[in-house]
Amino acid sequence: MQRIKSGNLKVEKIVFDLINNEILPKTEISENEFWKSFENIIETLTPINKELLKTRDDLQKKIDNWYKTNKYDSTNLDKYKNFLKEIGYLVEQKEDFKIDTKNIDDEITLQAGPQLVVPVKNARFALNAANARWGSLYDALYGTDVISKEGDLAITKEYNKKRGEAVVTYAKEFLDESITLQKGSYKDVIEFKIVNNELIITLENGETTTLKDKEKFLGFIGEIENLEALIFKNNNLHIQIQIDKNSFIGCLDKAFIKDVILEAAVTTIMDCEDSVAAVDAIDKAEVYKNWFGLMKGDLEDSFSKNGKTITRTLNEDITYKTIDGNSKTLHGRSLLFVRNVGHLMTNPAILDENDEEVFEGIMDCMITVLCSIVDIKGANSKSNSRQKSVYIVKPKMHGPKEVEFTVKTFEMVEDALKLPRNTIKIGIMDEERRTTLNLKECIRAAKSRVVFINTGFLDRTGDEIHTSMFAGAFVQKSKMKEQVWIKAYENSNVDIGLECGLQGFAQIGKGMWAMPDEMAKMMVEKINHPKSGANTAWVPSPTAAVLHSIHYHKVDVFEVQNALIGKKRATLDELLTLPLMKDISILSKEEIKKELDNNAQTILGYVVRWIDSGIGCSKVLDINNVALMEDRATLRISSQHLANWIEHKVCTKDDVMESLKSMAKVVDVQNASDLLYINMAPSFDGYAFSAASDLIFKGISQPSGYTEPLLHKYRRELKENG
Ligand SMILES: CC(=O)SCCNC(=O)CCNC(=O)[C@H](O)C(C)(C)COP(=O)(O)OP(=O)(O)OC[C@H]1O[C@@H](n2cnc3c(N)ncnc32)[C@H](O)[C@@H]1OP(=O)(O)O
Ligand SMILES: O=CC(=O)O
Ligand SMILES: [Mg+2]
Repeated sequence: MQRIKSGNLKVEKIVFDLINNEILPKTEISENEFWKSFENIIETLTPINKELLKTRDDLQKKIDNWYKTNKYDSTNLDKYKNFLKEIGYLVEQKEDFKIDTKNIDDEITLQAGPQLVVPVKNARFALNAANARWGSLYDALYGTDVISKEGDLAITKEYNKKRGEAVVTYAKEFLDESITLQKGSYKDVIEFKIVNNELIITLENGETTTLKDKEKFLGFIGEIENLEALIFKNNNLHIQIQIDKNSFIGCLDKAFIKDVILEAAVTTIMDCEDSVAAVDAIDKAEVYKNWFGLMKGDLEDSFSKNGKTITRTLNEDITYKTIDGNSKTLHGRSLLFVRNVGHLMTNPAILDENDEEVFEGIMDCMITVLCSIVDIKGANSKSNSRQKSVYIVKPKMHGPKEVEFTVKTFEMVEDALKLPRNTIKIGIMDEERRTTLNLKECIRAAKSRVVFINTGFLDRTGDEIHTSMFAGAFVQKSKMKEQVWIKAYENSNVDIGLECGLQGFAQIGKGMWAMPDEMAKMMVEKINHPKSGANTAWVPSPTAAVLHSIHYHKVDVFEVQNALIGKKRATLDELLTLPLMKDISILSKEEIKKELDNNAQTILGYVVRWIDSGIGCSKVLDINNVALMEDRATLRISSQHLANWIEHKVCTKDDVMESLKSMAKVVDVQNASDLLYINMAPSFDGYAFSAASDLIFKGISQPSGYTEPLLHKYRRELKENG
């Protein structure tokens, strides 16, 4: 690879050319200005970034030492709390305040709904995600287990009419509940008409009716004599009933309903972080190019599916007519955030004056914001933010000082790119223990920029284990969600968000549904997110977004929040109650083996695709054959968990190695249909197997228990050595 020298920076050509030849021409910033200011930013911020990482290490050492020399007692936490205060892990909580973020899009301030996450390195998926603002309820129900797949409802090669009927019944019951009729049910409707500026609905028995709440009907697409779609709004989310008597589904329906389209992924996070494997300049260029294409509005990707070549582009906005004859537009795409990486990693795409790799988080910020200028200026065909804001999600920050650092980075980038102050907004991931415990001060540090806080339950669990590695043996992974600290963490995030005035300004979000194929289960469990006062929650796919949006029709989150304001539901003691096993001897040999095998299988299943194929997020079967979404955060949990059990002698290193070897064979078999797949067994000496082993056996010494340093190391070695 060729490096270009720009001032003191040495930039890989692929990134240099992308910026100079493609991105900068869409801005009013010259090459000279850009690279000069970038160099200044790197020079100024690198030492601060290093210092913050040193603080993480110093604190961790002190905590490790405390656990080794003191008995942690969850029934008397005074000594422990004093210690955490003394070392600055717990900071003083100052006076009350409210955030004052401005220029925020309605999707954040007014709408409660699903938030989709997608690896931005994958253009096909990224485009699909951006378009997932609107999704077919019929498709989401037909293709998933929300409708039983048993017996005569099975998904068959040809369209299963019985299954189709069950889908339509489900959808019409949903309509009955959310845009209720004055009389009857959508199941009885035979015709929709607009008469004298009113929606008139004819039922099978000849009676006519309309909506109970007439305000919920907004307008239509098509002509009054030939309605193509009816547009409704419930709890600020739109619903379209599409009508087409000539369509395959429409002609089977009494009222010729072809589909019910739901406003689904109201916002989407384009992820540069944990779902992405980007270890060098080539990878980073791909990531940035896709984000730039999304901001320019012209990203496209061609691929073959079911024997056909498909070219995917961004959807257009939706135009409809109101009943009084005006034309209105609904945004056609999800409002996009971009998740930059955190403060830890560096990347060889750019070297600084000391020939050191620059911090990737700083590079991400400068380049992703540069890519967004075309949107801020409105110089794109399909816009993202109509408020001229750039939405950056910042993961894995440890406490208020690290948030302050992000804000300083944003300020320098705004100055360099000539953007008004506070153009760059921040989504603060509450996913490290030091952030949870000091959340109010973290929000204060970004009070004019915050547009979301969100519980990243997966990383947070990893950090829970790593931080208190030496306190004792942690409970099994499957027991983690029942623990005192998690409930306290989830509740306190919402309470503090409300206390700091996020309602109506920013999202209070909940974590990922990590079982992409278990949609029936999601429909039962994930309604708890809006019920807990969260106005958004993560979903892994467009289908999950459509289904999860139903929850926001059922629950008016803003009402829930109003009832919660002023209530404090979690104490510091609860947050500090570690999920430790009371007595490791109660675990049987079989239970231990099952836990080891399960962890080993998911680690290997994920790592082998990461290292060998550069795939950062995968669906991996667990030991019960449930397909789980695995990314770096779930890997952090599994590897830290095994490291902890070895440390506390729940098992030995040999037990874990035995598990890894036997599970490697299982994973090899699972991947047998992939012609490019390289088996891990029987030699167990490939890059992937070594990475998986290191993640566990060197887990304690990994910074904050993160997996990315080792994943990057092995992936780069593999790339370099072919
Ligand atoms: C802890 C955290 O940080 S969580 C956040 C990070 N995690 C994520 O971002 C998860 C995002 N989800 C994904 O990457 C994927 O859904 C996976 C890896 C879990 C599963 O991927 P696959 O096995 O390929 O899924 P599957 O075969 O069921 O579906 C593929 C189809 O769904 C679409 N799809 C799946 N997930 C997504 C998504 N997140 N966004 C957009 N489209 C998606 C694909 O575009 C594809 O459709 P297409 O053929 O029309 O292009
Ligand atoms: O980033 C999300 C998480 O759960 O971790
Ligand atoms: Mg995370």
